[in-house]
Formats: sequence, C-alpha cells, structure tokens
Amino acid sequence: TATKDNARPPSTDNDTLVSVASERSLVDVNPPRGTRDFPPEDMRLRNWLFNNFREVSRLLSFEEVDFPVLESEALFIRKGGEEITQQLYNFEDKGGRRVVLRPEITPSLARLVIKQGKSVSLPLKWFTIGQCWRYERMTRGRRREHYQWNMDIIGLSKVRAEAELIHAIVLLFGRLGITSSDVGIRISSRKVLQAVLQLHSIPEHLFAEVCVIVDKMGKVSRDVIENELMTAGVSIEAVKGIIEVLSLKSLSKLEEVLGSEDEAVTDLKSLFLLAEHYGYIQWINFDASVVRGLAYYTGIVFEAFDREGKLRAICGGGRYDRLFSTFGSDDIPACGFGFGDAVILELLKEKGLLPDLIRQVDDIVFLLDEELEGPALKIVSSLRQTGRSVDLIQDKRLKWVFKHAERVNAERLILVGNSEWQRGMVRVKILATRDEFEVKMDELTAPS
Ligand SMILES: CC(=O)Nc1cnc2ccccc2c1
Repeated sequence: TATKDNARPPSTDNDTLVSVASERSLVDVNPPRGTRDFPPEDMRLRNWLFNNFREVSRLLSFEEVDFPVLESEALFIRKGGEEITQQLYNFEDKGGRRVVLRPEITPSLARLVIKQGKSVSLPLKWFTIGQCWRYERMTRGRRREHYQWNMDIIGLSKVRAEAELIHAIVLLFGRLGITSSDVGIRISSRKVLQAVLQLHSIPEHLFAEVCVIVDKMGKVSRDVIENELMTAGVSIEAVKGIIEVLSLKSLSKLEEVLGSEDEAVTDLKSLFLLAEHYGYIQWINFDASVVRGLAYYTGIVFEAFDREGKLRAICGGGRYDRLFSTFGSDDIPACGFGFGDAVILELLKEKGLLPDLIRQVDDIVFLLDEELEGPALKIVSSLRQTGRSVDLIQDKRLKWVFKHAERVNAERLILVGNSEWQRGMVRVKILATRDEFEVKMDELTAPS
C-alpha cells in the first residue's frame, strides 16, 4: 500500500497499488454477488449509453423523474406467478417494515402519479434511468441488478401513445448505429388473448395468469405451457385455440380469425398506420406470440429483438390501463417500456458498434520547481475558471509526466519552472503538434 508522500516500498512498481502481506485481514474487494462495480472505462460507456437515453427522452419532450430504489414490498406483491415477483430482493428493515429493492420502475411511477393526484395535468410523459434488483439463487450466475431506462405516457388511451414510445426506441437505436436489419420490434396486443379466452368462455380473472404462462412460449417446452394452462383452469380446447392464434404473424389473418371490429385488430391497424407516418414501419412487425411477462399489461405489447436471434429481448413494454385501480385509485390509461443496460451492450459488441471512449484532459500543469507552487496554482485556478479541465502534477519525473499526458490525451502540457518564470513566462507544449513555446501566464487563458 502507498506509504507517506507517495514513496512506495521498493518491491512494488510505480503505479500498481498492492497490499503488502501483513497480519491485517484483507476485506473482500469484490462487490456483492450479482452486482457490478463501474471503474472509469466502464463508467464512460455507461454514461455514453445513458446520455443517449436522456437525449431521446428530450427529443420526445419527456420529463425526468426519480424514485427510491427501496420500496414497500406491497407495491410488488401480485398474483399471477410472474418471475419478477418471485425473485423480490425483499427484507424487513429495522423498523419491522417489509421492504424491497425495486425489481421494476412502473409501480413506483404509478404510486407517484396517484400521490400527485389533481396537482398534475394529464397526459404525463415521464422518464427515468434507475437500478432494479432481483434475488435469484446464484445457481444461474445471472446478475442481480441492472439499470433500466423507463419511458411512460400516463393519461392517453389511444395507440398514438404507443406509437410515440416506439418512435423513442427507433430513435435510440438510430443514435447507436443500429439499423432495422440488425433489430426488429415485434408488436401484438393482449386483447388477442382476451378475445380467445372470451371465445372459450374462460373467466376474466384468469387473464393475467394466462398471459404470464403464455409469455414463456418458446422459452419452455410446449407441454409445460399446456400443463400450466390446464392447471390454471384453461380447457384443453382453449389451450389449443390460444396456441393456434398466438402463432399468427399476419394482421390480415388475425382479422379473419377475430373479425375487423375486434379491438386488438383495430388497435394494431391504427398503430401500423401511424408507423407509416412516422417512417419507422420497416422496424416493426405484427407477431401474435408477443405477450411480455408482466401481469399488468392490458393492450398493445411490444419488444425489440436482434434479428440474428442470439440475444434476449433488448427492451419491451406495453399498455397497462388497469394498474392504477389495483392501487385503489381511479383507473388511468397508461403505457410504457423498460430498456435494460445489459443486452444492448452485448448487441453493440456483436455489431462492432461499441464507441472508443477515451479519457480526455485539456491541460496538464507540471510544477518543475516546488517554490513556484503558488504561481502554478494561480494558473490552474484561472484555467479551470475558463472551463478547461486541468490535471496538476507534482513530485513526478518529467518522463512520467509525458507518458501521463499521452495516457490522458491532454491537449497542452504547461511547465512551470524557474528558468522561464524569472522572465515571467511558462513553457507550453502542444502535444498533437509537438509545438513548444513560452507564453506569459495570462496568455494561457486567452482564446487560442
Ligand atoms: C441481463 C441482465 O442483467 N438482466 C437483469 C439483471 N438484473 C435484473 C434485476 C431486476 C429485474 C430484471 C433484471 C434483469
């Protein structure tokens, strides 16, 4: 470990922090299971991604909101067997309250809308980027946290809200260099399933549970789906009807089956028409198998996928017109999506689209003679006041400083030393051109 004044035990090389063996026990330097640290390089990539999320949110004139990561457990207790509610990162706090690290954002957002009640005028267009948690047995070695960009429109019942959300997703992909040949967006409506259940007179209260089971199609075997549906109380002919209609990939076929007055059909046809006007029709296709795994969706649902089929869904969302009444409020029409920080980075890596984000510093000020520390600090202070990033270096050999300047891609190296200072000057080296010259101190902040 570093000792006083940066002198290091001779056994270690200059820049590596090591712990010398001692009777002290070393704390586990890894973060808790399933969680990540973000060292500078990873943090630059995360900030780059999140800044794109923010910029798209701005383009759609969404307002940023935020919520505690810690929430009451009651907000997420739902029947229907969703994976997300079976993996709650829940515990009892010191006040005996049942709390969770939130597994998703939407319930918190609904809570705030209800709390704000009459003081907010609808529609609301809110976004947030927040960490979400799950607690699953580490058998699968999966992460227990990730960050999600959430966009929600509260108070619009027409599908133009969903069309706006899909525009946001298309804009985001465009900004990252992803095209509609890399990624598609599958779109359907839960009203398809609703129609089939009604056709087979399956009771309404089974709707959410059936959706959660059917969402597993393609992830678990077909007879698991059939068994779970039967166990839930769905007749075998209804099961067949569900599986048959969910394999439809053409809207005109769906119209033949459900009729042109069916709400699923009219919603989807309107949405595809709006997509033509936005100019993103080539990104989307109807796919009745899209159900999404959250119990509270009631209408249009969608998810973005990589056309090579190598990755899990990139993002997903849908309409949830009944969520507010489950919290005891009047119903408010709403729709939204969640966009995780993991799969998108895997996709960008696959496509060779990860940006090369270098560290960048404007000026390095290097103090050659200790007694000039005062003037050097004056220079540092005035440069920073003009908005230049400055790295002040002391107690290093010049050779190290040149290497460091390269490492941080500095624009200028400013050397403060006696030989120049006695003439009121400092030495400046432009690293890109290797130009070297002397200037008066206040010329440093003059616009170059
Ligand atoms: C790929 C990935 O990290 N998924 C992930 C990781 N953590 C979560 C935590 C809560 C809910 C969903 C989550 C999803």
